[in-house]
Amino acid sequence: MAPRGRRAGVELGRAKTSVDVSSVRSSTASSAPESSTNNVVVEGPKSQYKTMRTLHRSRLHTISLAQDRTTKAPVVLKTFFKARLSSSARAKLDSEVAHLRSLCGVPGVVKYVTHFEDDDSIHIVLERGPGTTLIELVANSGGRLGEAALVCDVLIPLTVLMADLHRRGVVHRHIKPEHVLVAPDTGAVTLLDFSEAADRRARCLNNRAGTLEYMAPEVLDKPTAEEVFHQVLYNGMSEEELPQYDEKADVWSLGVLVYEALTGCQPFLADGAADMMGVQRQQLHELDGSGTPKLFAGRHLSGEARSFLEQSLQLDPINRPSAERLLQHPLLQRHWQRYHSKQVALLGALAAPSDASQPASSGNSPAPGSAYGSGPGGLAVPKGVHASSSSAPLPLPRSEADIVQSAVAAGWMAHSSEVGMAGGGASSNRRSAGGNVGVAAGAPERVLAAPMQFAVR
Ligand SMILES: Nc1ncnc2c1ncn2[C@@H]1O[C@H](COP(=O)(O)OP(=O)(O)OP(=O)(O)O)[C@@H](O)[C@H]1O
Repeated sequence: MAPRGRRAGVELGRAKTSVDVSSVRSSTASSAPESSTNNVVVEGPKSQYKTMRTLHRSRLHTISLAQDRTTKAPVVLKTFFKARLSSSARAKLDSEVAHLRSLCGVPGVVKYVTHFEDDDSIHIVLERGPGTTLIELVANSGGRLGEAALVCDVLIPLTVLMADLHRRGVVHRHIKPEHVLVAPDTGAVTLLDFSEAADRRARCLNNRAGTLEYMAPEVLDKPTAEEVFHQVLYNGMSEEELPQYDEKADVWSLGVLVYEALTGCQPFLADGAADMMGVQRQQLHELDGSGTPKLFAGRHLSGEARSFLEQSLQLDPINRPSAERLLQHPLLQRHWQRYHSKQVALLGALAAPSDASQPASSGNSPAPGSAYGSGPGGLAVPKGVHASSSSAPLPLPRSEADIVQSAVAAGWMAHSSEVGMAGGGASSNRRSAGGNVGVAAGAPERVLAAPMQFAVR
């Protein structure tokens, strides 16, 4: 258990975090070699990039803002010092590159440019993502974000992206505010740092990974990667024999992120994994004098926000909804109209003049939980149709048959007859919130109305 004083630290939380996150990171930097910030041109591919500013430095690597000398495009260089990489760190780096490459073009995933190696270092080049990290956005907004801004600018696009990754079998395992870039002006959300990402279809998720404060309970109690290695190598166990977890671990991290952005405080602070498990249980299950779980005591959260947090922070992953399911949560539904309006504006801005016959408000914009995913520029596209092969917005399905077909293809319903059965859930919720929230004729009114299981207290 964390000492009492430490737990009281939950109250202080991140609200006091300095705005300049990079300087905070630098202040904790180790004795890593100074990165080349003096723009010395060296031989080899590295010379293609002009280093501008160091963003982050650790013992193993440096992250710098740079510019492609030919295209002038801003990039981010992740430079790893080979001499300091253990074999497991090297394997992790290779895995990061593999994920970045395979997810290249997936909307919302930081864009991989290239990677190369010289005598001393391995470099990963990424496109510089738009906007600022969520932690900076929160700090620059007075220590917390309003619910509408958080849901529209961060939560909906991030949950859409998470659901997409999970459908592909990818679990990020490192969701936290420092790894989410947000550009409210364009609606873009970019997920960074795939160093802990894992493909469920290719390997067992059986090791502790991520950042303690955002780690789900079922991840906290797992052995470290080194311990797993030891078990397999020396104790002759197979990886499958070890207890595993799944993509619901990301959903927990999302809940922590939402709590932190709305309240300005981190919900769970502890000194180690064992301690953290006790803190999570205590914050969620122990009640204050008025019968409110400690986590919510003194917090001014809407019923929908509290319900979202209660769902995403379920200790048992079996009781935690999937990211796809969370898209139907009333918190997201409630703010759907604003998100939708932004998407319409973006569609309008992107529409070519020849497209004028199809006004952006023609109504086939997706709703949370609908048969759509996120497309180029954060725009919504039918699920199952991914934008990786195209840089232009994809056509949205027009007829209800198209919509139902997309939904069935995306696994939202086994059979189109279920569409009608589901009528009382999300759509009635949206009606009670003030009528049609902007999804016009032909839109997936009934598709998004899968049975709701979210109780808002
Ligand atoms: N492509 C990018 N575009 C813009 N900023 C970026 C990009 N990549 C990284 N950053 C910035 O650098 C910071 C560190 O990046 P990242 O988390 O990928 O590094 P890391 O060394 O793996 O961090 P850690 O291991 O401490 O989580 C981010 O929080 C962000 O501010």
